[in-house]
Amino acid sequence: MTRRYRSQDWFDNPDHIDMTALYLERFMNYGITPDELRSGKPIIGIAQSGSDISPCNRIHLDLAKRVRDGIRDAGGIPMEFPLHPIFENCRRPTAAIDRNLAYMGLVEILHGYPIDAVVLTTGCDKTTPSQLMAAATLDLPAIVLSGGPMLDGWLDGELVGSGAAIWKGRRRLAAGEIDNEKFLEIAAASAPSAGHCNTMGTASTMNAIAEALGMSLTGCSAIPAPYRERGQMAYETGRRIVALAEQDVRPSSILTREAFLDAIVTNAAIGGSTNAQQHIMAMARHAGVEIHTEDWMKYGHDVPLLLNMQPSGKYLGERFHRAGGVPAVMWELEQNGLLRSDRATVTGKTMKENLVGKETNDREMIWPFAAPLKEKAGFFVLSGNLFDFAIMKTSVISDEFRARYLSRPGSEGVFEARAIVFDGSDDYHKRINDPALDIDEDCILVIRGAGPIGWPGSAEVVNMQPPDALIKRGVKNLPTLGDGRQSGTSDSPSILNASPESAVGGGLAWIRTGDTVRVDLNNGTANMLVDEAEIERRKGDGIPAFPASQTPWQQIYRSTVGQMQSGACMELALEYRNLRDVVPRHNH
Ligand SMILES: CC[C@@](C)(O)[C@@H](O)C(=O)O
Repeated sequence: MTRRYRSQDWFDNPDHIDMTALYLERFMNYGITPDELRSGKPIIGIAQSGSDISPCNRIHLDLAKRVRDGIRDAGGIPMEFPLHPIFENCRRPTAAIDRNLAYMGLVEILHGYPIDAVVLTTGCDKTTPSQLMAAATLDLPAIVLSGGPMLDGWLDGELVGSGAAIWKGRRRLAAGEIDNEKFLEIAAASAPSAGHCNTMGTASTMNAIAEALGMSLTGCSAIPAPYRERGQMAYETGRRIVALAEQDVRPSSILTREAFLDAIVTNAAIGGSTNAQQHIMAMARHAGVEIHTEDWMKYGHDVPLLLNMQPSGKYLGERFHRAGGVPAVMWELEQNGLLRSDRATVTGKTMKENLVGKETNDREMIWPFAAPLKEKAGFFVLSGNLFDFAIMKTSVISDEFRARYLSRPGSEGVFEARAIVFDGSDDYHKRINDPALDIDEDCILVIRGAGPIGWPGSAEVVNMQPPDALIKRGVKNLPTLGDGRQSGTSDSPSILNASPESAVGGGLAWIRTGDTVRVDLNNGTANMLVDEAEIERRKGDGIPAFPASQTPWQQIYRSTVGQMQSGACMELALEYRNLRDVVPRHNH
């Protein structure tokens, strides 16, 4: 099918030959000919997320070559361009602040340059939602190419998974079981190759979600970065995007409410990251789809855990891929009627068709729906006088934690704990081992000033480790609560993403150390047992202090961001939709 592409407004515009000359000439300096650009073929952007400071996505520098081959072979013209880097482990004060920046940058590129369709190169956590949010804003044909996880990490005959090994190593360090050198050795062993986290952390979660939404080719997300299939997937993705451009398959035909509900279901079945909550919300809102707070309980909570992958289970990414990856998990859900799979995907087939024959042959890795690893493994949504909304990842609640806090005879699903309140993580690190706090098993660690505005950006700090003395006594986890996030690789059953955050006067601003917090999973509530009059009195103390902005973007981010409950979006950006139809003015 031959159609007129938006890039032809630049390169083949008889009404503006003066401008066409200007647009064409500089592409020649790296060897593209005017004939190519004026051939009527689609210009396919490759949004390059890899760089030396985005090591999780660095594989895309190589994969892009195969994407280009695919695009050329299918009759398109590739144009690769860089994205704002995002590197979760290393970016201070938090990579979260860059999701909306990378989003905004990609929107500007896709809107302002002659690009007809785009390959989104995803990997590290926020590199996936930021690009899908932008594709939704443009509604330009788009396809996701995941970079893939690292190979499995091994040390001393045991699997060591990204992130999970760090949190466990920290606890062993605190207990005096290992020294600093061993800790670093564990960290190195967990990262044996190119790729993103080999656990079901936020990176693997978000790539799985992109696939569940129908935005990548079938089986794309779980292929480890160094495997040959990864390069082959890059080639096929390049070929496929040309067809999507030719047929004008827009993200809006794929990113429907049904697709997002399937993403919520799939996220529960894989034991996905709590960060998925805000990213799914953000992608849905940019796609103009309504996902409600209640949808997480209604569609997600009852879904069983099927995937035996860290941090909810035992294994890592290579085995997940060999077991069939995301399609094998979705097959199980499909067979049991949990999906709305009669919906379009980038393959050109429905999700239902994509899943045909995808049953796993590894039942140790992907458990049957009828006999799952855990029942009711989706996020639990809570509210009360501490916040309107927060979630708890039930798939990581250990038997030990359940027995201590949630299965007390006579008060099943309910616990009360004495709050120890920290204002940000510096305060936590400074005081957690202070004997004067007298922290014991009956305490809940509370952190505030860690949300989108307070931090700024919302940091992965809620999975606070108990004091060293408690860890030495064998207490691995205390209940924790906060207006920040936590690593998708953490096994902490925290109450997190609390909205509204303390910095905007949410209930967490008024809690004090020593207050009793009551969590009731039967009713979905979390409250401080402090009477209204006392809360009113405390409001006179003002909102707890949080750090000033250190850069211009931090200030802009703070003035535009919403709360995590609604995806921590740049709110004003939601007014802009279908930008690919809004052709920008000429520039000279
Ligand atoms: C340190 C980076 C991680 C592992 O926390 C993050 O990527 C996640 O999985 O949430």
